[in-house]
Amino acid sequence: MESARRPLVSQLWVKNRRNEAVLDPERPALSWKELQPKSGRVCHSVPISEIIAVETEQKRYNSDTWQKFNHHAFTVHYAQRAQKHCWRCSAVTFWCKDEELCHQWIQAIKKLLELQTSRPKHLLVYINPYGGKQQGKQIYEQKVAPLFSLASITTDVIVTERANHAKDDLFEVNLEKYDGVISVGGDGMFSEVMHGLIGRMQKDSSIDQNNPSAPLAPCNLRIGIIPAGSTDCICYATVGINDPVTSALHIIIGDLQHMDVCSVHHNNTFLKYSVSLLGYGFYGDVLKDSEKNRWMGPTRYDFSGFKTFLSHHYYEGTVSFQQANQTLGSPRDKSTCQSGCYICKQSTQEVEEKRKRHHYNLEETEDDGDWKVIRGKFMAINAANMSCACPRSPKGLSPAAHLAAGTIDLILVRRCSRLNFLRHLVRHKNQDDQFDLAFVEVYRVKTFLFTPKHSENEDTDNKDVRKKHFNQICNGNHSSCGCNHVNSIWNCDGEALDHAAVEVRVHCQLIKLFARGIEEDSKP
Ligand SMILES: CCCCCCCCCCCCC/C=C/[C@@H](O)[C@H](COP(=O)(O)O)NC(=O)CCCCC
Ligand SMILES: Nc1ncnc2c1ncn2[C@@H]1O[C@H](COP(=O)(O)OP(=O)(O)O)[C@@H](O)[C@H]1O
Ligand SMILES: [Ca+2]
Repeated sequence: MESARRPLVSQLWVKNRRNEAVLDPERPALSWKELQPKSGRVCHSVPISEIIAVETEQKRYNSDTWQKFNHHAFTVHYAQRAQKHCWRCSAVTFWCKDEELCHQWIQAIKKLLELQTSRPKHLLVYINPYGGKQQGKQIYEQKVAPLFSLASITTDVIVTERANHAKDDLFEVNLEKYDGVISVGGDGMFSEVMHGLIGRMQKDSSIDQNNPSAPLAPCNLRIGIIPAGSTDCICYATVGINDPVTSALHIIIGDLQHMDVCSVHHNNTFLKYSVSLLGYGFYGDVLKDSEKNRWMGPTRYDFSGFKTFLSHHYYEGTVSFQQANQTLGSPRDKSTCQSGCYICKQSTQEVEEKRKRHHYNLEETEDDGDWKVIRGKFMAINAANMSCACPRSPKGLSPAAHLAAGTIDLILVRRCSRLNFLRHLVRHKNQDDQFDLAFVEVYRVKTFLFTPKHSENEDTDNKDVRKKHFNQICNGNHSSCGCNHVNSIWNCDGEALDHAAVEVRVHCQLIKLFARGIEEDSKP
């Protein structure tokens, strides 16, 4: 027992250079350094938690050297930080003449890997072959499957044949045999997997999803995202990059990131869950237009974004919300949510206590605060459940939003000139503060309601009549035009909602991801 805790120290060869290799179960890490370095002494160190696999090096090289000296070797594959947030699978091969020593090293590393209990062994994978640039299947087969197999992870892979295939399947499948579910696709595919898992969990716990105030049962299975979509915001905002290999490595090493989920209801009827952006006005209109141009792939958003910007519509309605407690930070904070975020950690404790109280039918002690009501004309109403960082906007719609604090950042962009709206949009791309504008307000909330000024029936009833009598050119106030722009639609993680009047509520840490949040500085 005692010897298992002692470091294993040996002289091993790495690329013709003699090294001292140390496997220290206490740290726990594998490190090696050259014994007679040509230039400065470099010590390499890999935490055991980031080792992907160890393999006996077969005598595949059949080289003279190998034959002559009868060398034995093993290779350690590990996750290495490449550029910012980007991880790669690196390998180092250690050589020695003693077969027994080589075997001892392999066994010692394998033993330490077995102690990494958060790693998945068996995964259920859904691939959307239709999202993004329609490369989901190739991305999975070429970049991800070989890494899973190297890490001895077994998989059941389903290539979806229609929209909602993954969601429906998750209601039927035996989930007990899996350690996680992987979504290969964009935010829409993730949303399907999430709806399947959350819906299944509520069904198994007899919780009615139509009740907006029902405390939802959390999902224990982690979800992994292999980005192969058009925006990939959920992946980008939880990992720091939309790179399939980086995501695969986070899955293999068994990372964990809790995440809040918003429920969206209309008249006590459940519509959808949202984890990234719930956007009415600008982002709703972009979505509506972009769906017509799916053949363009991800570029459809730029095309529709430009068209929507030119059309410059505003929408009237009332937003009511309850602000979150100040201990949960502010959307104007300069600091952002990062790996190990203390605000999210504080919420982990609170949510556990809340679930316990609910389990024992104890009374709720939470003070929900006053409702604030804002009536107005809006270019956009955006509810960001996370920063919504993505390649189009690397800091996101709400840079200081948290992944797991149980809050949503509600951004109200009031009617303004085209130039001002452009100033606001451009600030999503540069370092300037997109909220520091007179027509933009931002609140950190737990729940909100939106009621459009015009009844939803008005849109559908009058559309055909108006189209018949007036031409298509719209001057922006819609009183006489034939365009159907009295109300916008909600963009819910890239999917359209059927109703404009909604009740939105955040459910703290309802799901878990194979991710770790944004690392402060992950450059080597
Ligand atoms: C003149 C410069 C203007 C630049 C404006 C850029 C603003 C970009 C903000 C992007 C926010 C994205 C929020 C993410 C939403 C996604 O969940 C959703 C679906 O993703 P996917 O299924 O992977 O396609 N994506 C969108 O709704 C796209 C919005 C793009 C708007 C231009
Ligand atoms: N096999 C399929 N055929 C058509 N649509 C699908 C299929 N599988 C999933 N979908 C749907 O495709 C839509 C877009 O997927 P998504 O992964 O978000 O790609 P993108 O990022 O390009 O929008 C989602 O609404 C999802 O439900
Ligand atoms: Ca989508």
